[in-house]
Amino acid sequence: MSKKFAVDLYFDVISPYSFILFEVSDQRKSLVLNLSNSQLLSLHAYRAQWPKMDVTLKPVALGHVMKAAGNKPPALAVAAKGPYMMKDVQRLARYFDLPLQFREDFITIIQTKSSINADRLICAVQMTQPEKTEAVARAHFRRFWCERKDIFETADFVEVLTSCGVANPATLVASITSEPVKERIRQYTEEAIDGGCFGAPWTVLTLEDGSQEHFFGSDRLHMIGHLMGEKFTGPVSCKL
Ligand SMILES: N[C@@H](CCC(=O)N[C@@H](CS)C(=O)NCC(=O)O)C(=O)O
Repeated sequence: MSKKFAVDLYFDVISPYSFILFEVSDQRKSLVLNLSNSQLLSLHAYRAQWPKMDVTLKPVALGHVMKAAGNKPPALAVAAKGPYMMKDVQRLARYFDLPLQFREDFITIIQTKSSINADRLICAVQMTQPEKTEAVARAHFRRFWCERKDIFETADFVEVLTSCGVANPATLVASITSEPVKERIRQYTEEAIDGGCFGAPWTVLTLEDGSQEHFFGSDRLHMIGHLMGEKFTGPVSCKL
């Protein structure tokens, strides 16, 4: 069957809701939990359930997106949003059976560190070993959001790439400051901003007639399915 619906998923690995959308789409707990990084499963279970959907991963620099949109990370903009977001993300993770553990130092991290090199590394992999893109994105998300480990330094990146069986990890890590790689993330980030993006995850669905629908958040999969003539059936089991 030919793919009919292009779905561009703009995300930043520092965004917990991006992690949820990235994985939610794979509701099969056993696959999510037991998947080895070298295995490629389709981006999401919904990619298997909705075979006409063609997903492209597009890492962006969320800080640049927010700046361009005049936005701020919710927890920094409104004090009450921090604790709410922490509870909300953990509740969603339980609902979708994701082994997410919110880092207590998350606010400090977003104030002092940048995930742009991790996002650039995913771009570098996409440009050279595209079949590894999903595994490397997943490994970054899991390292930060499940294992509470950092994703900021060369040593972190080498570990991630090695765990995914990526060839030439040192060369790839060195390439993240190269112009072509920087240009790729710039292009994705500008594309998202031009489409009205102000946060992450941001999903752009291109319909059969070429028109586009834009979605903010991890909580719009039911609408994305609806517009493709498909049904979102939620997680297999709900633990709430
Ligand atoms: N309701 C959305 C919230 C998503 C969200 O808060 N994303 C953060 C990044 S992790 C963001 O970019 N927020 C911008 C905003 O709320 O304006 C969901 O469930 O996914």
